[in-house]
Amino acid sequence: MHHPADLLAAYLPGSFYYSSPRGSLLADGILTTVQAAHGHRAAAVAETLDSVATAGIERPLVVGAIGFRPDAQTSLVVPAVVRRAGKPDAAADATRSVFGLARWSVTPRPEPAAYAAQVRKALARIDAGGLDKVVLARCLELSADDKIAVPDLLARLVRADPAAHAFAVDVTAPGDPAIRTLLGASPELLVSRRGRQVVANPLAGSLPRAADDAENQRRIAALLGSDKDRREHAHVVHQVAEVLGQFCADVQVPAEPAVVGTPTMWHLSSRVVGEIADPHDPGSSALAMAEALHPTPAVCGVPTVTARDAIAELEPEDRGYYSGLVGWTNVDGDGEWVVTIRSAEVCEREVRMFAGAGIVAGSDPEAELAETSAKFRTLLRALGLEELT
Ligand SMILES: C=C(O[C@@H]1C=C(C(=O)O)C=C[C@H]1O)C(=O)O
Repeated sequence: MHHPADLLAAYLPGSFYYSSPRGSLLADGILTTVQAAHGHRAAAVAETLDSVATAGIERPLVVGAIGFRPDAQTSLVVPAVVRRAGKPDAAADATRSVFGLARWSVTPRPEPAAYAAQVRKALARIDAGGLDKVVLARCLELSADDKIAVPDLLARLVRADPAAHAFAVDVTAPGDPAIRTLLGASPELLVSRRGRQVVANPLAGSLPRAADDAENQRRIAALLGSDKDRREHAHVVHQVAEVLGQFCADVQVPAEPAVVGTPTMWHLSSRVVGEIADPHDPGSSALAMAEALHPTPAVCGVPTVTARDAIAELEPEDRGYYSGLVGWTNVDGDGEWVVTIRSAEVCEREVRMFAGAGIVAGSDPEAELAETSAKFRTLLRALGLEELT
């Protein structure tokens, strides 16, 4: 076992880093890459892990990320070397920051006013019937005058919120001029599996965190009492419980949502737990459940296909890996996958980040715009650019 701060310090672009309250993991080198189409990935991963284990590799696992759309890019590999450590602690590593030296240009896509207009269009569709919820995202493209120090950015994300699921994944695609890294600090557990024990923790229904305690108490109460946010949340919990019911003998959903906080946001949260019916069935691996759950209405909508079509039409930018999934799965089918939010893709001097908000009947376009701005703060703060929001 290594020290969590040492794993973080050893991270270099090209590696895979993942940390959560369950522990941290640094994976280097590639034994093999898994390529498979949507719907076949979990089976291909299980097959690859079996053959790698048969070849004598101990405790093999697959790490990586899958994009939002069914035809999106994936990055799934069996790494050559895996180092593990406990959960990261907040103060252990003092990291230098070089971001203050870089100057930036920022391009919002679309412009904030155009995003609010898209929310109004989405509301008109919801009003017309056939669509109950859709999550609309917007994008910030940032360009620095110097290369971005990805290890520093990752360290700042981890330090800012050790309770988050922090990640850095090599997602270099043909045509990229250099290594492209997906990194972020997601608050949302899509699904984890350990033996029979399955946990999902959908979030939906949000308010920005404020500076003072009294205002935060007011916001927590407002979220819990908001009919609009409760409906937004219920859509996700309902679908997550239904999908897990296909894998689990017993699924338990809390009667009431709780509120969880990140350094930038408050979210309605439900911890859904289940017992896997047959842990030896390769069709019940953590990745199989993650693929069946994705995309939940936390990032897409209800009904799923109608919402996905609305997103393709209303959002000007392709989401890439944003609102997909990132994590790991091992040869026993255990693993942990989180929703790729509060994330960015970084390549040399360029950063591309997305943030979205769930739209249901009763949503206010200006409030949804403000919510996306607040969600950008996770990455902007880590870049030293908080004043942009
Ligand atoms: C879509 C994002 O977040 C998701 C949407 C939420 C909402 O609409 O309230 C809350 C948490 C996430 O499930 C994002 O951060 O970009």
